[in-house]
Amino acid sequence: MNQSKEQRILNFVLQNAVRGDPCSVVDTIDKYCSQKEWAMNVGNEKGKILDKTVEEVNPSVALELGTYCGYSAVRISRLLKAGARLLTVEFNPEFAAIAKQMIEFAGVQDKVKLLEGPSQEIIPQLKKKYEVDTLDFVFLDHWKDRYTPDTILLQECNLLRKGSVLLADNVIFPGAPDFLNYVRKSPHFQCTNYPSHLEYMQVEDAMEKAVFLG
Ligand SMILES: C[C@H](C[C@H]1O[C@@H](n2cnc3c(N)ncnc32)[C@H](O)[C@@H]1O)NC(=O)c1cc(-c2ccc(F)cc2)cc(O)c1O
Ligand SMILES: [Mg+2]
Repeated sequence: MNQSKEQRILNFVLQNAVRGDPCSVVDTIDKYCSQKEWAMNVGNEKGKILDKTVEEVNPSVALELGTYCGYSAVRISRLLKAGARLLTVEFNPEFAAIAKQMIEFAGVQDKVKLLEGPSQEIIPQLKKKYEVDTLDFVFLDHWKDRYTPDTILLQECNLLRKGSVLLADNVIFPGAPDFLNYVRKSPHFQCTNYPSHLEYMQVEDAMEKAVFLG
């Protein structure tokens, strides 16, 4: 059976990146996806916005929705302080299996917990099953029409505290218009837009930061 694109990306990393070096894993995925096959990683341009936000927040507990191959899980976890952790949620089993290997090769498996399943089922389990009190940082990068319902669900589950930071990818392309509308109109969020480009392309995209005000 011929390989999937995600398997080809992982193999390229296993053969060309430095084991235990998260930066080399990130750079190697970007090299493959810019030169050989496009893939929906957040990429290096928006990745720098993600880095800056993670460094600003310096989260103890971070959540990512939409792991895909693990590119942003590796990117985020390389910046986490000792003892901090990233929970990342992926419902496609093939992608989850690839991401698990990517995370282990990068050597960040002690900081990252990959939760396999749909975000709408996992979010309500975070407090009891995964011993989360509140989330300091949330990276939304899953189905774009899940951004709003899951933001509401995070509030309903009391997982946000004053100052919790949400960062959403793709708010321009493929687009998350209802999410932009929701957070920008809500008195509970302070929003900032970061214009950028779609990963590996010259198409306009942007990230939106939404700080929960309590
Ligand atoms: C949605 C995907 C990312 C991953 O999210 C998992 N997922 C989904 N819904 C859930 C859930 N409810 N719970 C858990 N996991 C979940 C999935 O299986 C993918 O692995 N991301 C995108 O589709 C995406 C697409 C584009 C894109 C850009 C130009 C084009 F012409 C076409 C597509 C760019 C991007 O930057 C993306 O991020
Ligand atoms: Mg994305």
